[in-house]
Amino acid sequence: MNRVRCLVLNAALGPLDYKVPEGLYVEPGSVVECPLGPRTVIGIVWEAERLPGTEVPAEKLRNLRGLLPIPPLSAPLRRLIEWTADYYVASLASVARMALSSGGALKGPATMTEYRLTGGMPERMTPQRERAMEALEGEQANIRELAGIAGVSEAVLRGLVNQGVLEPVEVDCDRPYDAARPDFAHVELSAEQRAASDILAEAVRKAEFAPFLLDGVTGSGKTETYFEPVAEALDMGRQVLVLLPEIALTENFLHRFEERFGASPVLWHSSLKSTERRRAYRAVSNGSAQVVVGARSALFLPFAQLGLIVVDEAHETSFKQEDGVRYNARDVAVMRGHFEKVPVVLASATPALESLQMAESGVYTKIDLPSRFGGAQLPSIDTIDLTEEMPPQGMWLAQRLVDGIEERLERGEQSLLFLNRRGYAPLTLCRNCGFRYQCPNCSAWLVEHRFTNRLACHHCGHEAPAPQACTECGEPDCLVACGPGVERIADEVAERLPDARVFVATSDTLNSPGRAAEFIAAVEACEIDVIVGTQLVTKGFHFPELTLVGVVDADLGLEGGDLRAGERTYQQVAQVAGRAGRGSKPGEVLIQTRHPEAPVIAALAAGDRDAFYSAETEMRREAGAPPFGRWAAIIISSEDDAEAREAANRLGAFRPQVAECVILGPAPAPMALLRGRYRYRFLINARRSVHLQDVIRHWLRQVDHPPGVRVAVDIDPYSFV
Ligand SMILES: Nc1ncnc2c1ncn2[C@@H]1O[C@H](COP(=O)(O)OP(=O)(O)OP(=O)(O)O)[C@@H](O)[C@H]1O
Ligand SMILES: [Zn+2]
Repeated sequence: MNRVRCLVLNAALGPLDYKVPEGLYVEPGSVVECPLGPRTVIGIVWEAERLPGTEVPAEKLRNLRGLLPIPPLSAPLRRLIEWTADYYVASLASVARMALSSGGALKGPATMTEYRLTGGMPERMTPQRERAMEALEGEQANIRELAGIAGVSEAVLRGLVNQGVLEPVEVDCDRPYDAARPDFAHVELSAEQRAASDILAEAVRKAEFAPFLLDGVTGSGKTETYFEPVAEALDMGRQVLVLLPEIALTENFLHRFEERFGASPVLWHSSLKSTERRRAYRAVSNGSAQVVVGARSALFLPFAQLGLIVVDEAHETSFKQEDGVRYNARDVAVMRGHFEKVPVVLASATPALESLQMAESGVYTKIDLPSRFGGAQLPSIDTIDLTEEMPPQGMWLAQRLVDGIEERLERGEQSLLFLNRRGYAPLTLCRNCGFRYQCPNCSAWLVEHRFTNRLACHHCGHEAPAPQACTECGEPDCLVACGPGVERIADEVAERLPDARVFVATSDTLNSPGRAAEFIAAVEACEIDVIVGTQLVTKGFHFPELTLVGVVDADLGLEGGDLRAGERTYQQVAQVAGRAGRGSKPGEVLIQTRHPEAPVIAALAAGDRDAFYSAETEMRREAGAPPFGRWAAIIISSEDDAEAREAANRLGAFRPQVAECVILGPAPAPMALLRGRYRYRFLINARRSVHLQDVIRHWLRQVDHPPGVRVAVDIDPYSFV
C-alpha cells in the first residue's frame, strides 16, 4: 500500500493521509513535504495505528511532494514526542516541531553565505554605519544575525555590502567537528569517585535504561565522575547528551571537557547562529556529533546512536520550560533514556525532592559522593540575625559580614555576596506624590538599572530611561530607590571598603560565553576581590581563593510562599555556600536573615540536609503536593481583560466533578497582566490515582474560545505566577 499517515507541523490540523508517488521511498519517521491546499507543509510519516485519523478514500489522496534530506526520526524519538504531548497536554505538532528545530538542516545545499568586515571604509560614514562597523568587529554571520548583533536594520548592512565594507564568505555548513578522544587525558579519581564512575560506566556498557541520581556534595567532582561513563560511551561509538541549566555555565564545562577529551563538545542552545545550528543538528542526526552539551531544547535532537544522558545540576528550575510546551527537561530526559534504552544520570548536590523520592522508592539508583575532592572541607555556616545585628541606616550588610570581607581582602582572598535580584533597586517611587513605577505590560514594578541608567521590566523586557523628575507630578529629584539589588550592594561594598575590586555578576554582565570566560579568568587571576551575584553564580564555579560567601537576604525566596519556596531557598543557599573553601583554605558562610529560627534557615546553619528534606517531605505529603499528589495550572489569557475573564468563567462553568481532584479558580493570576495579556488561572490538585491529563483534556475540549484567547496547561508547574 502506498498510502502513509503524516503528522503535519500545524497544531490546528489532525493527522493527514497522503499517497507516496512512484520512486519515493518513505518509512515511519521520514520527514516529508506535504501539499496542503496551495501550500506545502512539513510532515513526519507516522505509524498509522498510533495516530488515529479519518480514512480518506484512496482516489482523494494527494501525492507527497518530496522527502527532506535528513535521516528519519527514530522510533524512540517518535515515542518521546508522543509521550511528551500526552503528558504535558500539548499537541503532537508542537512537540514534533521541537524535534525539527533547525529549519536550515532540513534543506539541501550544504553551503551558506555569511558576511564579515573587510577592513574597507564606506564612501560616506553615517552614525548607523559607524555603529555597525564597530559592533561587527570579529563577527561572521548572515545579514539578519549581523543586524541583530549590531542593532541596525538589514538595509544598513546591505548598503555596507554594496560598498565592499562587508564581504560574503561561503561556509560549508557540514564541516566535521574535532573528534573527542576517550583516552586523551588520564584522570586519577578518588576511591569514592571511582566506585561511582564504575557503576555508571557499567550501565553504559549494558546499554539498558537505568536512571541514576548522582548525589554529591558541592566540590565532590561530579563532573570528573560522569566523564568516565562519557568516555565509555565514546569508546562504544555512541553519542552522549549533557544538559546544563544555563549557558553561562558551559564555559567552565567546555574547558574541563577539552582537558579531558582533547576537543570541544558540540554546543546546542537557543542563541546559536543558524549555520551552527544546522551543522550541529545534522551532525547529531548522522551520528558524527559525539557529545552534545546543551540547554533543555537539546533533549529533542534526533540522535542517531545515543548511549548516555547526563543532566547536570538536575535540581535547577530552569530545566522547566515556561512557555510553548511546558515540559520539565529533567523528567523528559528520563523518559528519553527509557525509550532509547540508555542510562540517565541526574547529578546534583541538592537534588529535587521529587528525585530523592524516586531514589527512595527504588526507581532511581542513588550514588553518593559524600566528601569534597582533594580533602577540601565543607564550609562552616553561621547566621546573622538582622533584627539584632542591624546594618547601618540605608545599608544592607551587617558589620560582621563587612568585617569578614575586609579580613579576606587583607589576606588576598575572595568573597562572594549572593542576592537574587538584578539591577540597583526593585522599586522606584516618588517621594512627593507616591507614584510607583510600574511596567505598562505586566503586573510588576520596574527595576532600576544604574549601569545603564534605565528602568526595566524583568518579565517582558520593557525599558525606559530613568527619569530625572517624577513623570506623574513633575517634581525634580524626588525619586527614591527602594530595596537592594546587586548593583546597590556592589555600591555599598565600594563605599565601605574602598580598596575592594568589586564585580557584579548577573545575566546582564555575563550575557555571552566570551564575557563569562573573561569573568572566570579575572577571578582566577585574583583581579576581583568581591563578586556580587545572582543565582547565576550559585553553581558550577570553582574558585579556590574564594573563602567567604555572604547571603544578603536569605528570606527573600521564602516570601510569596509558593509550593517550592522552602526547597528552592535551601538549594540556592546550599549551592552558593558550596562555592566557599573549595581549595586548600577553609570556607565560611554567613547567612543574613530576619528569621534564623525558620526550619530552612536552621537546617542550613546546622548543615543538616536530611532534617530539611524529611521535614519538607512530610509537609508535602500532608498537603498532597508533589511528589505525593499532583498539581496542574490552566492559564487563560487575552489582551482584553473582559474577554479573558469571560473565557475563564465559561470554562469554570464546565469544571469536571472528579473524586480526589480539587479545582480552584478561576481567579486573576498573581501576575494578572503579563507581556500585555490579562491572565486568569485555575489550579488543580489531585491524588496520584487520578488521571489528571485526561481530566484536563476532556474539560478543555468542551469549550471553544474566541481567537484572542489562549489556554495554557502547565502540568507539574514550577512557577505559580
Ligand atoms: N579526580 C579528580 N582529579 C583532579 N581534579 C578533580 C578530580 N575530581 C574533581 N576535581 C576538581 O575538583 C573541583 C571540584 O569538582 P567539580 O566542580 O566537578 O565538583 P562538583 O561536584 O560539580 O561541585 P558543584 O556541585 O559544587 O559544582 C574541580 O576543579 C575539579 O576539576
Ligand atoms: Zn513588563
